[in-house]
Parts: sequence; C-alpha cells; structure tokens
Amino acid sequence: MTEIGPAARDSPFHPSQAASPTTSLVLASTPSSVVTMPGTTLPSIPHYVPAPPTAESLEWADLPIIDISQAATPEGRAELAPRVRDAMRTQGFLYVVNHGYDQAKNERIFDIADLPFAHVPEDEKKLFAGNIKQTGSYRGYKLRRYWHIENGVHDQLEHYNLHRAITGDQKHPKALQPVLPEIRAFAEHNHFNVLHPLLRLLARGMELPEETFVNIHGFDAKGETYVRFMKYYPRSEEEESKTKNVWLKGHTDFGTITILWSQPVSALQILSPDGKWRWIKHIPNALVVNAGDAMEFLSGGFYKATIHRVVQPPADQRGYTRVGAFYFAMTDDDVKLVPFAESPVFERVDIVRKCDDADAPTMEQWRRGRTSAYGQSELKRKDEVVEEEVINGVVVKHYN
Ligand SMILES: O=C(O)CCC(=O)C(=O)O
Ligand SMILES: [Fe+2]
Repeated sequence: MTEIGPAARDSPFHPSQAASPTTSLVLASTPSSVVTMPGTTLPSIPHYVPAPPTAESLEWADLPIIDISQAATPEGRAELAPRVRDAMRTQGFLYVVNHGYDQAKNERIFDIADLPFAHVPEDEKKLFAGNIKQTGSYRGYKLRRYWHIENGVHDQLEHYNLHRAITGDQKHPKALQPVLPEIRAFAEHNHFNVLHPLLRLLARGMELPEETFVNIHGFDAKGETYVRFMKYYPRSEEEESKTKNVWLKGHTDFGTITILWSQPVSALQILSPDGKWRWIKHIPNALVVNAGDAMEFLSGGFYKATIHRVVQPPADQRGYTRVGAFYFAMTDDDVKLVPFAESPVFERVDIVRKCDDADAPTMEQWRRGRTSAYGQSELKRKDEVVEEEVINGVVVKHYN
C-alpha cells in the first residue's frame, strides 16, 4: 500500500480527474415516469410518490444555501469560499442549489432510488445482500433489522449501495439493469458537478492550492465513494417507544463529504453547536451536504464532522415511507488521513489531531473499521447520551 504524505498529495492532477463528466441529459419537465429528451426515451419505470412536505413548524437548522453554479468563475469561487468555510467550521452542514439537475430529473432519481426496494423480489435482494461486517464494505443491500438501535430494537431501513463505477465488478439486480447508465451519470454528476467544486472551495477556505482535495478524490482511483439509495419504513409503537423515536442513532459520517438529495419527509436532525438537535428542512431539488470524519482528519479539525441522526417524522408525515438518494465521498483508499499541516490557517487556529500522524489510518483502514463495526460492536456507555467505541485506535462517539 502506498502511503501518500502531504508532499505526494500535491502531485500533479491525476489524469482521470481531468476527464469531463458525462453530459447531463436535459429532460423535459413531465411528472410521468417516462421522461424523454429529443431522440431518446428513457426506460419506463414506476413513479415513486413521496409524502407531502410537513405543515408543522419545527425547530429548523439555519444553514447557508450555496449556489454552486457560481463556482464556475474565479470571482464566484472567491465569494463562495468563505461561506462554505464558515458553514463547515461551525454547523458542518450546508445546502447546495443550482447544481444542474432540473425538477424532472430530480424526480427521476427518486423513481430510480425506489426500484431496488419496491421492485426487486425479497429473494433476489438476499442474493445481493452485502457482507458488510465481514468485508467492511457497504456494496449491495443492507437489509432491514441488520443493526441494533436500542433495547433490542433493530433498524427498519434498507440500503442499496453501488460503487460509483456502477458497471464495474459489482453486479446488480434485474430491475436496475435498464437504468444503470442513468445511475452512472448520477454518480458522475455528484462527483464532478458537486463534490469537486465543493472540495475546491474547501481547499481555498484553508488557503491551500485549489486542487489539494480534488487530487485525492479520483473518480477512477481505487476507493469506495458510492451511491446509496435508502428506504425507511414506518415502525411500530413499541419500536418507537423503546428507542425514544430514534430511527438512526447520532453519528458522524466516516468519509470526507456526504451529498444527501433533499426529500420531503422531515426526520434528519443535526446536533447544533449549542448542543440542541435541529431539523433539516426540505428544499426541493437542493442537496444537503456535510463533512465527515475523513475531512475532519485531513483538515486538522478545521472542518467539523457534525453529528446527525434520524428520528420519527412529524405527525402529518407518519405512515409514509422515506426514500433517500446519497453520494458518500471518501478519498482514494491509499490516502493517509493526516492533516494538511502546511495550511496557513494553522498559524491562527490550533491543529487538532485524533492520533499521532504516524498512527493515522488510511482511508481504506478507516472506512473498513467503521463500516464493519457500525451497529454491531458493543458500545461502551460513557453517560446518558454518549456511547463510545474504538476504531483503529481512535475513539468514535455515538449519540442517543
Ligand atoms: O436518511 C437521512 O436523512 C440520513 C442518513 C444518514 O445519516 C446516513 O446514512 O449516514
Ligand atoms: Fe449520516
């Protein structure tokens, strides 16, 4: 395994990253599932009808909205960089809008996202279930009840995770075959039109060369950056009460950047700097973006991996399923997760390390450790709210 230290990470742009993204299809605005563009008809698939947005006024997190189309010009980047920096230093979350998909294309993604759950027979799902604990990789299905939440209650959510290459060595269920090219285009859209522009802004925020983080997030490099579709199912009263309405415990994501495609069922909450849980409000066709552990390591604590959790939705949205679409970004596998200590910001703020640089895990070690342990290992109760586990010598906290 090659260890990539800070010097090597400044190496020239990897050729794979210069590849231009697949041209996005511009789709006519139509609510039906058959979406056409001149000369092309996309495969017909069932339409997923999501719950209407909640009418309740919840305590919403106040997050900045970043118009990513502005990142196309140097002036735009200069304006966005401090806003992205401040959001990732304080809340660890922000919204991205104007990323290039229109509403029809967005709906199509959610129709596709429901296919692996509603349109793949249970027997076939089992054939594609990931061996998560053993392999430390999320590829394939995470079926329901795989994780322990609290008091003997298991989760009621399914994942289907696809390595971003989509048609690489990972095989997919029959129902997904016709839409694999669209999922691949979706992966490239997230990678090149959202992730890379954000990484450039984050590098700028640390006064590092703009390509610093882009260079270690190659689309074609060895690494597990993946697309996830996810479906939550309503739970029983008993499950709700035994878990105090927590569907997915408070956690940080282990990668660098998570891109969550905003959907109408309110359930995601973030732990605000003042220690209060606040709800993430749905913004149509927006992306909710957060930093994970790997970004916190690489930035020496400059950017925060914010704790978030999923809870029972407000009363007017109970009884609905909740389908999600995500892009979980990580660095290339061989990157050692040590801070870019050469950043001039460390002349003004303290660098924070979770362990000595010599002991720091690579991205591959960190993702395997966190993936295998999640929802499986015995957590050590620290106090009423916090439980701890140790991964690769680093303490990971779970919040109730
Ligand atoms: O479903 C959500 O809104 C968030 C899920 C999440 O935090 C995760 O899968 O890491
Ligand atoms: Fe998460």
